[in-house]
Parts: sequence; C-alpha cells; structure tokens
Amino acid sequence: MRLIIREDHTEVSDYIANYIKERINQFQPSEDRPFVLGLPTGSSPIGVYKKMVELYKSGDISFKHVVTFNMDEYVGLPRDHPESYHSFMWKNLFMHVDIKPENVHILNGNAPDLDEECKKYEAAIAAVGGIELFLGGIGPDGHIAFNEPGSSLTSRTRVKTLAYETIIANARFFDGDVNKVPKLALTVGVATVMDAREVVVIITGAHKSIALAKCIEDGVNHMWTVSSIQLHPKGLIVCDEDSTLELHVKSIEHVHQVLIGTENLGLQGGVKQLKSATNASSRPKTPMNAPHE
Ligand SMILES: N[C@@H]1[C@@H](O)[C@H](O)[C@@H](COP(=O)(O)O)O[C@@H]1O
Repeated sequence: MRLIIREDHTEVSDYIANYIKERINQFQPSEDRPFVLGLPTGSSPIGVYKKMVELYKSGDISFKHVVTFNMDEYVGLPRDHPESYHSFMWKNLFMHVDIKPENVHILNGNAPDLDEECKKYEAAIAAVGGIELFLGGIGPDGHIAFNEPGSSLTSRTRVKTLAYETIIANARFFDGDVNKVPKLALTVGVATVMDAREVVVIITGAHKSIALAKCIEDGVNHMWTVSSIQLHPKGLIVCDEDSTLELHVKSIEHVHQVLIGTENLGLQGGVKQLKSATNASSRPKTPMNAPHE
C-alpha cells in the first residue's frame, strides 16, 4: 500500500485526476477492451472530477472507451432528485465528458427487486472482466462506499442500512435535516471494491484523521472497513496534511517525498526541496512505494 500526502484538498484532487489519466492512457482502451473505472460520490471526489473535466477539455483524456461503475445509491430517492448519486455523477462528471451513457453503471435504488438489482450489478462487473481501478472516499467512521462499521470484509453488492453517524454526516446534503436522509442504500461490498486490480482512496480533512490512522496503522478490521486496503496488492491512499494529524509514521512519508521528488505524478516541489536540503545525487534511488507498503 502506498500513502501519498499532499498539502491540501486541491493538490490531492489534482494528483488523483492526473493519476487516473495516466492509468487510462497507459491502458490504451478500445471498444473491445475498455478501461473499467469504479467511482465514488460525496464531497471528496468533486475536485477530482473537476480536474478530470479540465483534462478532457484540454484533450489529455477521453472517456470514449471507459466503462464506469458507481459505488452506491440511496434506496427510494427518485433518480432525478438533486441528491441522488445519479444526479451527482451526471452533474459533476458525465455530462461534461465524452462517456457513452450505456457505459455508465449506477445502482438503481428504485428497482422493484433490490436484491436482484445487486446480483445483476455484480454480474455486470464480472461481464466486463472486473474493475481496473476503483476510486473511493471514506466516511469519518472509516467506511468505504456504504460499508458501515461491522460490514463483512467479504461483502458483495447488497442493501445496507445506514449508520446513524452516516445519516448525520450526510444531512448536510438534505437541508441539514436527518429525517430527509434515506435510511437504506445499495452499495458495492468491501470485497467488490477490493477485487479491483487497483484501489485508490481519497482522504482529506482533520475530521477523517482518526479514520486514516485506524485504517492504515491498526490491523485489518471490519469496524473500519477501509482498513481492508492493507491486504490489497495495489492500494493507494492520497490524503492531505490535515487528515494525517493522528498518524505515527508520517515522518517517513515526508522523507520519502523529498527523496522521490518530481518523479511522482503531480509532485511539484520535491526535487527543489531535496536539492536545497540534501545532496540528492549521492543518495540511492528509493522505490516509489517504500513507506507503508
Ligand atoms: N457513500 C458515501 C461514501 O462513498 C463517501 O466516501 C462518504 C464520504 O463523503 P465525503 O466525501 O462527502 O466526506 O459519503 C457517503 O457515505
């Protein structure tokens, strides 16, 4: 697992958007071999989507051969409700890029048979050969998608009751009224996310600092479902300074960033810092993913 720390939310967003751009372009997707991307909602990825739209407009990325699967959707909220995850995704990303509507997959929280809808979703993911890269955010309680504390780490797409903490956290999108927040959601499972060939998680803000520490410095634990990323062969967490307040080994990451400098995507001052602080040329090359691996 790699941990990348950037100064603030904007830098984190730029880093992840550029990272995904590189992954899609390296993959060279085609009609027959599309790039399959898992996507989250919430406030965390908005900056990533904004940057991805910019990269599309500047001709650096195309979604023509990208197939997407979103993580989750509320149950019972009309699809065209401004806070449905359908509305969110079209407003923040899909309507601004060249993705084909038939390549977009979002769980239908109004399906007549919700269990069947979840089964079909897993089958659709399998039918395209699995997810290449799953981008996720986390809740302050360390949940990924809607896999609330206590969710099985082997869980698949299913109906989930939201934790009261999540309902409170999401009330900000519903006029601050907890009564307006749906109490059920459809969500991919922890195992659905971890089946992806690569998992990238965005974590920003001091209110997520305990979750970040629990998820990467404590053991793998179903009470902090993002901790399952520790077992993933290709897991990446990109976080801001504020979210690292509770980390014990942050200093290692700082030294590492100085060592790798601008080799890494989105890094701007690393080499400059290194040159002024140390004699870079005499140091052995450090693998990019050494700390927290
Ligand atoms: N189901 C979503 C999650 O996928 C998201 O990661 C979380 C955090 O949201 P935010 O990024 O707004 O903090 O909110 C919801 O619970």
